[in-house]
Amino acid sequence: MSKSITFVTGNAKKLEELVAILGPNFPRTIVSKKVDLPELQGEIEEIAIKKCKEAARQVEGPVLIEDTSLCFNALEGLPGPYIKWFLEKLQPEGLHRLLSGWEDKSARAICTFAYCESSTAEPQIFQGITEGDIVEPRGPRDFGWDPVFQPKGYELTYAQLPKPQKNQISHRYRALDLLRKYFESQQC
Ligand SMILES: O=P(O)(O)OP(=O)(O)OP(=O)(O)OC[C@H]1O[C@@H](n2cnc3c(O)ncnc32)[C@H](O)[C@@H]1O
Ligand SMILES: [Mg+2]
Repeated sequence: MSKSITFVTGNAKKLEELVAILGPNFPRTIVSKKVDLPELQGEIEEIAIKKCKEAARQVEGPVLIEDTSLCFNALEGLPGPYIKWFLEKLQPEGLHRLLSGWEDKSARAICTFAYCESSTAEPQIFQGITEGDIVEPRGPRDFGWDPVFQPKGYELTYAQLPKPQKNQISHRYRALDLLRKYFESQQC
């Protein structure tokens, strides 16, 4: 049996995508733990590192956390890591409206995983970015800001794309691809 890794998240949709993206051949067993970790303010990597250290303090063993940002280029990267609170207050419509005064509707979805072998180890970071545009909401509303994010080169929003297709191009997929390569290289 491989040593398991605890993915600490309060977000069931993140877990669902991680399981679908990593598939059955990932070299380590992933178990999940639902904890709402405190997220201190700061730059994206800094938030992930602090979140991971707190997770490692709470869980005795290897931990994985993830933090997602949605950065509007016209707004110099805001809301960025604070997207959760913007979405909660403004809803997808309001996110689109935020950019009404700007011609530039482009945005970057950034997924940052941090992994810590133990509470004394330094977290390792795996980051994935997908470029897109913020559009009027279209599609199902079962996951966050998916209805307003249209990846570059596509006519459909993340919410409208079939799940397997989102999972082939998403910020989360790109980050997990780096994580997978890291663990595969650790095996030999
Ligand atoms: O417990 P954690 O893992 O922190 O889960 P969370 O829901 O608090 O997530 P974040 O702190 O990373 O905040 C990111 C926000 O963006 C949303 N989100 C994350 N990934 C997304 C994706 O792929 N598509 C749409 N919305 C997403 C998520 O629902 C939050 O509202
Ligand atoms: Mg969170």
